[in-house]
Amino acid sequence: MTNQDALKQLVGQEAVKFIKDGMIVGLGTGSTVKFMVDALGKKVADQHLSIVGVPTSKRTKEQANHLDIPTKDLDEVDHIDLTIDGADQIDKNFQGIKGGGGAHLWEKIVAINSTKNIWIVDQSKLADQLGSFPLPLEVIPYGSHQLFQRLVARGFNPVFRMINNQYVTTDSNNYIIDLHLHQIKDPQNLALTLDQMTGIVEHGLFLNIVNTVIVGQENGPKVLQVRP
Ligand SMILES: O=C[C@H](O)[C@H](O)[C@H](O)COP(=O)(O)O
Repeated sequence: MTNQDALKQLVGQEAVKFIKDGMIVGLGTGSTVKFMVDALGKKVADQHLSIVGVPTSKRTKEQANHLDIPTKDLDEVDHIDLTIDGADQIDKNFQGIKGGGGAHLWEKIVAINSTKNIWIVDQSKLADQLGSFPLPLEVIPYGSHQLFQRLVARGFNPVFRMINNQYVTTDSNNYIIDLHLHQIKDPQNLALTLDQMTGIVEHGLFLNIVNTVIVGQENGPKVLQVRP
């Protein structure tokens, strides 16, 4: 296991300490969350916990089911106590970029329906300012090349996300366009602009969402309380 993976595993294990018997828990997506779901599967089995997971992607649902963690879809629950998710970049004001794995649409819907949100990251994800990580947009395939040109015209440096010359598609069968912005001086203003562009289903700016960040560091996980 790489050193970075070891840090991800430690934050994943730390995060499941926040999960108590009876909770409905949003399960994020990504390589860090994968370690958390592994730890949760073990906790559920060892402590005979009665919890329900609400997965934010098909791959997380598959992993949870494989580990015998009961899951429900978002519309089958009446609340979510806590969601634990990863992040691609977090700035000094605890605003985040998500969607490096293309899951930010479902993740954001689950996050805004959760009483509390915890992000688990290794220390490489912390930055003064957002933007060195490309900002993902989930876009409707229909007319996406026209949208792309509008993004070019705004100087947003868009790139369709492709693998082996094929468009990457999300769990909702949409495309991803990554904006190579390098720096985002005003995340709120950019979010408003993107919210208003027809064809963008959701962008990866997660603003004023996280309550607690758990950072994996060499000397152990650090828990940062951001907002109540
Ligand atoms: O779309 C993916 C999600 O937003 C992930 O939470 C994010 O990309 C972080 O993933 P990882 O833990 O693999 O760096």
